[in-house]
Amino acid sequence: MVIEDVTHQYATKGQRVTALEDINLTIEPGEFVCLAGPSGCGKTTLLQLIAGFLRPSDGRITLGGQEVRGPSAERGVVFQQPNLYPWMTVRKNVELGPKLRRVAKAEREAQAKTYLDMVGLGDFLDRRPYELSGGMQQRAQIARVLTNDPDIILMDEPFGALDALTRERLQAELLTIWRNTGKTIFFITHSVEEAIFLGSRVLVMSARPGHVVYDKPVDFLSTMDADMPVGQMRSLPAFVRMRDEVSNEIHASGG
Ligand SMILES: Nc1ncnc2c1ncn2[C@@H]1O[C@H](COP(=O)(O)OP(=O)(O)OP(=O)(O)O)[C@@H](O)[C@H]1O
Repeated sequence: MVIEDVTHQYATKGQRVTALEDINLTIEPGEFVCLAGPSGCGKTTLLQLIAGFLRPSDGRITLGGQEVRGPSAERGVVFQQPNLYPWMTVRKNVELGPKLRRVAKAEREAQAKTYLDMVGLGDFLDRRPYELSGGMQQRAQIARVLTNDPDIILMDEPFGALDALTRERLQAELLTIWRNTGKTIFFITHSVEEAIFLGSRVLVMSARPGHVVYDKPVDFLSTMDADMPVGQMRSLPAFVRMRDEVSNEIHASGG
C-alpha cells in the first residue's frame, strides 16, 4: 500500500482543521505496522482514509496499484467497539461478508467455521453477540474480517476497552493469526508496549497537523522465541531501549 503526499482537512463551522499533512508511507505486504502518537494527532483519520471512509483533501492512497476510492472488503476494519449485528448469531455475523459476495452456502459456512475456530470461538457459533464477553466479541470481529480475505486489516485501538489479562491474550492470539495468515496489519494503539510487542514496524505521528516523525522496524523480536511471554519480553534491554525511544518521541511530539 502506498500513501503519497496525503493531507486531510476537516471543515467545521466555516473553519478548516488540518488533521494530517504530507503523509508519505509505503506498507509492504505482510508487515504488521503499529501506529502510536498523541491524542488527536490524526491516527484514526489516517486509518479512515486507508479504509476509504474518507477521501484525502490532497494526495492519494493506492493498494495493489489501485487508488482507494471508497470502502472495500479488501481493507477490513476492526473497531475499538465491536459492531456485530445483535440479532444475528456469531456464525451469521461472520458469514455475512461471503453471503453478500454470493459465496455458496456450504462454502461460506465452512469459511466461517474455520475462522471462528482460529479465534477460539468454535464452541460459540450459535450464540448472539450479547451472550459473549467483550474479548469474545472482538475475536468474532476479527473472524468476520478474516472471512473476507482482506489484503490489509485495519485495527483502531481494538483492545483498548479490554481488561489487562484479556488484552494480553488477544495480543498473543493476534500475533499467531498474523504469523499463520501472513496478512498485512495496520494497527493503532495508545500503548507503546503493545506497539512494540505486536508490530514488525512502529510509527509515531506528531500532534496536529499529524505527520510521521518516527518509523523503525522491530527487528530484535524475530530472532527470539515466538512464544516468549510478554512479561519476560518487557525486561529485554532491546525492548526497554525501543520503548524509551518511542515514548520520548511521543512526548516530544505533543503527547
Ligand atoms: N469529523 C471531524 N470534524 C472535524 N474535526 C475532526 C473530525 N474528526 C477528527 N477531527 C479532528 O482531527 C484531528 C485528528 O483526529 P483523529 O481522531 O484522527 O486523531 P487520533 O490521533 O485518532 O486521536 P485519539 O488518539 O484521541 O483517538 C483532531 O484534532 C480532531 O479534533
